[in-house]
Amino acid sequence: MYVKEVNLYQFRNYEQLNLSLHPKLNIFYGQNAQGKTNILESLYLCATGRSHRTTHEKEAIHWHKDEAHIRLFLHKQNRVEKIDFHLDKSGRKSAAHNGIPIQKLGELLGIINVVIFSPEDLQLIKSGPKERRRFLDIELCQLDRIYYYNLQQYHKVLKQRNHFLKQINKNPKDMTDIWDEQLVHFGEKVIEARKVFIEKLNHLALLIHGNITAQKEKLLVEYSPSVSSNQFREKLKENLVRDLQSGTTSIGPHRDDIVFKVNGMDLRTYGSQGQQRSAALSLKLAEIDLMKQETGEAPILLLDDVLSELDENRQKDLIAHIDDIQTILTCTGIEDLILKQIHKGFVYYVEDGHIYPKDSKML
Ligand SMILES: Nc1ncnc2c1ncn2[C@@H]1O[C@H](COP(=O)(O)OP(=O)(O)OP(=O)(O)O)[C@@H](O)[C@H]1O
Repeated sequence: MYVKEVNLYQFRNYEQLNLSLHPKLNIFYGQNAQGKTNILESLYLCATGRSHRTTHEKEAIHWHKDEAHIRLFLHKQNRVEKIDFHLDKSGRKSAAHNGIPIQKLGELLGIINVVIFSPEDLQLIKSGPKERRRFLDIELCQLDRIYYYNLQQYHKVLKQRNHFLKQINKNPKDMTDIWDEQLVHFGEKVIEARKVFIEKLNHLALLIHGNITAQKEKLLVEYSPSVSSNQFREKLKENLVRDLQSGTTSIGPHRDDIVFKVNGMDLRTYGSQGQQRSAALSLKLAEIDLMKQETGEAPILLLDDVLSELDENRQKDLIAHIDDIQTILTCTGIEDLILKQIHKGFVYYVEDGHIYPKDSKML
């Protein structure tokens, strides 16, 4: 699978753009704040229905305009498919697949699979549990629409439960029973899906990490659920008094985490910065492999200014791993390693919302 063409209309700093992409490597380079990440964002939006950088997608409409449009032509299993994504000023998002409107944005998931890798991902191990849950959910939602549905429902019920917990003048017992039943119903499914997913990811990450550390480090990626699925109902009841005092639900998948260990040592507490970054890289590469394994197709890789954050060996590990998948890469300068890859793809120079194809000889 690869994206053949991207058309943008009034999206971020692009008034109008028609761009052809190479099936393998596409490099967008230029100074800061010129519109490189905006290209990645448009692809991410079409894949997931969301932006990777804001929860208010209407911000992506070109200033002073009322709407934005993204159109992608996708080469998938020897067919060309089309995705249209539309944003309007009221915040409404809509999409169509091959010209047929999509009823719920969740139906976009799985048409194109993307893996995004930005400098923040390298901080995944030392950042907070929220970022690690986000990492987990982005991939799982793309792979499994049922998971996406269960997660959405879980968060909806959680919000309602928390709202009622704050209504202390009402009878809490009766109120929470209604929400607890549904919370457990969706929460159990979320926990089970995360457990299976992390087991698979762990298996792949272990192999990759062994290779990039010359077999010196054994990486373990472990699910750390806030509560196990078979104890969820009981623990909710046990914690009710505490939840009423705090006005919030203290346990459940919204408090889950992932633990990383190297040779048995907790990487978050004891790992060096270099070890943490290498583990984050292994995890991302495992994510790509897992997508291939689960869908039978390679995902599209969006690399947002990440090469400059890696040392030369890690850059090589990354480049070697992405040899056969479509990659859209942004960078501020063309480094040696990238120059060597140019024969495999297109290079574009980005300046102030305009894109100029560059011949490698002109660089
Ligand atoms: N809604 C919008 N309308 C018009 N321009 C916008 C809008 N949102 C952002 N921009 C402009 O887009 C540019 C930023 O683009 P982008 O984030 O893609 O930068 P970049 O080239 O990736 O830079 P960096 O290397 O710093 O990450 C800025 O000039 C910003 O003013």
